[in-house]
Amino acid sequence: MNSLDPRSLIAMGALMTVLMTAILVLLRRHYPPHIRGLGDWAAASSVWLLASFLFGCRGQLPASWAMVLANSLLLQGAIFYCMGCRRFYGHVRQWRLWAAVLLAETLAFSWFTYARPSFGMQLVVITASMLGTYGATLYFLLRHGDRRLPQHLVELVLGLHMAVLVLRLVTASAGHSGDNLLQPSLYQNLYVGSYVLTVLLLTVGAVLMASDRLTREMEYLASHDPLTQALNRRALAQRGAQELSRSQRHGHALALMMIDLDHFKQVNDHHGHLHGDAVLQHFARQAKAQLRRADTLGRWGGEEFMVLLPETNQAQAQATAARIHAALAQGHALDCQLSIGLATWQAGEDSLDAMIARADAALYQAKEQGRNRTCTL
Ligand SMILES: Nc1nc2c(ncn2[C@@H]2O[C@H](COP(=O)(O)OP(=O)(O)OP(=O)(O)O)[C@@H](O)[C@H]2O)c(=O)[nH]1
Repeated sequence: MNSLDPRSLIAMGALMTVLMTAILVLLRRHYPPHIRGLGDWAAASSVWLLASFLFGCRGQLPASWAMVLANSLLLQGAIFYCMGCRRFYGHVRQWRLWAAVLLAETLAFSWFTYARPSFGMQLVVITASMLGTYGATLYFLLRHGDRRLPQHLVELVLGLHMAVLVLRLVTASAGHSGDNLLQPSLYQNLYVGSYVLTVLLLTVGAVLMASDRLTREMEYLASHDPLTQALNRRALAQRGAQELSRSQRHGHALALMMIDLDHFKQVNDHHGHLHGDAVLQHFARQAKAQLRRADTLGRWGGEEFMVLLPETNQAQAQATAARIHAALAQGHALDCQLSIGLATWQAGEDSLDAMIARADAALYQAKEQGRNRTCTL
């Protein structure tokens, strides 16, 4: 570790950062604009790239201003990264706060470069600023981030790098800071190596976070009805098959409802198609509110919906159906009457298609008996 040249580590990191910056810029161009934060993350990695270049050029450029600028850019990158995370989760960037942090760091670093030159104090200034910025990012992600793998990766990388920064502060105060950043030593190499890996993994984490969000959105669009946000028919059939096989495996009860809005054609004819759409949305909201988390509401087609009620017997399903009827009879302008056909799983050879056929037949009975009721088969 001692024999590693910090300049080579920085050059290696810079090369990887170029690639990651290009990927982030491409994602920004091609991802839907509502996936925010990509611009800030791309800015973070471009600024880190520039900082790496300046660090690597030490000796070729006037040392003092190159170091002041390089360290400011390093902090600016961390600030952009934090802003990217905030934007990604729909929060404001907090420009003023971060501009003040950057200004304070630049002034303090310049002071220990020009007025009272001290490499140890420069190191304390930049390390404490980075620690604060990464700490704020980690705190934000822990409070507002999704509990998903890409976020956990970013949190882990931030946490580990913060540990290295604390170690750096401790070793600096114990007088192990050396004379400059490029002087090979165990502590310097540990810090530089950690910096290179952190920059790379944070950008990888940002790419993963954005693509995970896009994948989830695509999955949602492919499985949900855009009007009512209920599951669509394909996803409903899949969920039904899963629930049925769970019932077959464990012998759990399973109930299935077919719900059809009564005289819906008249709603459209009298009030217009848009009003009809609003009635469908209102129905889906009200019906969902009567269900448990484990239950599933889906749009089977047109004004017909299906509800899957795992671990629910006939009496419990009838009580749920009664609640749905009641929720849509409150006198709201979009309320409607419904007919519900109910079927429960019969242990043995019962299949989803057979249950749907029974629920359909029960629904037909409900319509025949005058609508606005639940029938069971
Ligand atoms: N507004 C709106 N109407 C829809 C939608 N999907 C289907 N419909 C309408 O739903 C109506 C269904 O009419 P019918 O099948 O005759 O059923 P109904 O009038 O509810 O009569 P019953 O079921 O016998 O009580 C049709 O007029 C469809 O155009 C939709 O997404 N939005």
